[in-house]
Amino acid sequence: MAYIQFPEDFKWGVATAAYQIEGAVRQGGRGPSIWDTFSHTPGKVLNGDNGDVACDSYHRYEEDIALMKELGVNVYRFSVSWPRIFPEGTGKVNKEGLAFYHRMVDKLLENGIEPMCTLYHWDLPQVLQDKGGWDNRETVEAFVAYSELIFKEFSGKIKSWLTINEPWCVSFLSNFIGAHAPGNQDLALAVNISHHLLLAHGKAVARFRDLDIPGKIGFAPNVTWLEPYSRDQEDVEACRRGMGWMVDWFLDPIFTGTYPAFMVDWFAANQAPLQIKDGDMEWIKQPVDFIGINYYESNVGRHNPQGGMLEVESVDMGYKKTDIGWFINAEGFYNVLTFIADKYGEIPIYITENGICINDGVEDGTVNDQRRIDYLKGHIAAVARSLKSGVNIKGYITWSLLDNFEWAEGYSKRFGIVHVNYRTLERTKKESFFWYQKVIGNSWLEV
Ligand SMILES: OC[C@H]1NNC[C@@H](O)[C@@H]1O
Repeated sequence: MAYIQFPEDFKWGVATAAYQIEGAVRQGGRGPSIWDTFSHTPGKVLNGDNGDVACDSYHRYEEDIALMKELGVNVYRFSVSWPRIFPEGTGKVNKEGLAFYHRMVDKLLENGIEPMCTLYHWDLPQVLQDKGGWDNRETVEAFVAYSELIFKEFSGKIKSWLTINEPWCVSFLSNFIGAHAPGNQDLALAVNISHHLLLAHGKAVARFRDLDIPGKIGFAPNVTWLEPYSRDQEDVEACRRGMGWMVDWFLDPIFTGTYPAFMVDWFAANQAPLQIKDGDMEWIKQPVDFIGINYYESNVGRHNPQGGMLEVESVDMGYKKTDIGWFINAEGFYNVLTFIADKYGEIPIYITENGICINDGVEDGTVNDQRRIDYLKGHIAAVARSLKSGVNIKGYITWSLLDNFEWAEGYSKRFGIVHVNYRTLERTKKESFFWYQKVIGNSWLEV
């Protein structure tokens, strides 16, 4: 049996997000978010599911932390619910909300688990959406004020910060494709929102520096790899667009202070011109200490003039699929990690999300999710291979600790290494939990 040994200081973790696990949406002083509105709008979420109860982690966080302790993780990546802190988005602070996160962070620290805080994981206060949401530049300032409050409140307790989770999902998936809250389908709107998200990120990083908060700050783009179906220039360019709006669009501005010209031109040709105000790019290119990379799947792509706005389509090459229909391709993980390192240099990287939807249920007190173990093994091996190729990866955080509310798919799609019975809220450790526990304990991978 061969082993891949990870670096001594390599971090292992699990990730969740507030709206997907907390529940208690009308308790503890929390205000409504766009996901409360969206999930309660008929037809938006499969089976009419919503996050009203979710995994009830607002009340059961100690049980969740006990699972993390048993698992042996060094890091827990969670998100703060903005409307639990500012029920109106700005103005009056909800002290009960702050107290909840203090209780949770203190319990993590007591158990030797490092909190990694995502400030925005999609649950925008509805009051701000009513004023235009991320399309309104005032929301940028509201995010900075919210971030400042959390920085100051948890300074010294939380030392790893992520501003925004998956800005591509917040802009294009939610405002052009329309599958997520608030569900718009307007490319020009989505492009403008993507710019405001980057502006909010940059201004929050600048505030973090000005306040001299101890710790490190980054953000967490979701990435993919699109392999051209042929070497035809049309296929190659189509694949660059398919990655360009998700990877380059959000990383170039932070690392170079400019948007990728090929995408600026493509959006402009689709009546979605980028509108930048003087000084914006200076704010956006604030240096970050690390980037979080969220990776799930990659595809083989080819040009198709009828392939949507980007004129690209995915080609089914017969790769195995997950239970949410995504292709399994660990090679793509290696390819996109080395692409990012080649293009953006030595910036430290945490894998802040990687996991698989496998819907196996509980049988005889366990869940035999061997397909999840196979996926995690292949993708953690790709991380090891990337490390050997010089990619500066500092840690691996799997999505997710718990089965949880999977956005428009509701509770039908399970990503957890711990099964959740949504009727009883009982947690059941899956076989993958014990497999991951062993990887963490040894910090090596049997291959
Ligand atoms: O689809 C699985 C995950 N992807 N990244 C963002 C998370 O909130 C999702 O649950």
